[in-house]
Amino acid sequence: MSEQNSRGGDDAYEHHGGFPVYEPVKAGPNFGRFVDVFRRLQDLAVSTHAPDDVVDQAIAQAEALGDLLEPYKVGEGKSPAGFNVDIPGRGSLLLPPWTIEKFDADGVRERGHFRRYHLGGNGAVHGGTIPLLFDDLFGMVIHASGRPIARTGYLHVNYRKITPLWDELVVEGRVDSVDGRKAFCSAELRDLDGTVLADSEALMIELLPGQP
Ligand SMILES: CCCCCCCC(=O)SCCNC(=O)CCNC(=O)[C@H](O)C(C)(C)COP(=O)(O)OP(=O)(O)OC[C@H]1O[C@@H](n2cnc3c(N)ncnc32)[C@H](O)[C@@H]1OP(=O)(O)O
Repeated sequence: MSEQNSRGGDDAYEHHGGFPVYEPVKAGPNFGRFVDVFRRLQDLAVSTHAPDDVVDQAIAQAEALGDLLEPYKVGEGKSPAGFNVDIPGRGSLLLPPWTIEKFDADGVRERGHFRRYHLGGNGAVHGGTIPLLFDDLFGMVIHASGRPIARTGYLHVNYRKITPLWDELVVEGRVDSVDGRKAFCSAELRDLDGTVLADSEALMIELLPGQP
């Protein structure tokens, strides 16, 4: 429950802009495997060239699976997807399968890989996937720094080298400076030799009460 602060405002409300206060939804014991199975299917959907009858069977089975799951649809903030830090990508299929290994006020570090689903061209990761990784990281950097909820005002990415699929990689970011509602952040994506593959700068703007 939120508290009135000394200015007569509402702390939880002010901390969350116009966001509801979500309770993290804990995943059941098999949810990580559930996400893995769908990641495999995403990879296969973009890397197979099956005969028409096999495609027809796949459609029928996928539709049956959709019918099985459809009755359990829930609204935003009610699914374990995206909330479970012990599952790569926090259990969200939108996010690449990366795992948080440092989360504190001076920064956030994650380790993981990109898969066939994330292919751009000629063996390299799709250029749109890398800003996704950085943008999500900066959201966590803000949480870890203890600042109120913020949205990305801008996100600049420098692509320094080709980012490979499947190789284990590390991304690390932090708040560099703060000016009122504005937090200026930076991050680097590196391979295990320490080579910078991409780096990024972002402006994270604290939401005002009621801002979505
Ligand atoms: C759990 C969910 C949250 C996790 C977030 C994860 C990250 C995300 O992906 S968020 C999604 C992508 N981002 C968005 O959709 C944001 C869309 N934009 C907005 O909603 C608004 O622009 C918002 C709320 C960020 C700021 O709007 P508003 O409150 O009107 O701010 P505004 O007064 O224009 O700007 C505030 C300050 O930032 C500066 N600023 C704003 N945008 C920029 C920009 N692109 N470049 C440079 N400066 C900027 C302004 O100049 C101003 O500076 P100053 O205070 O010094 O005058």
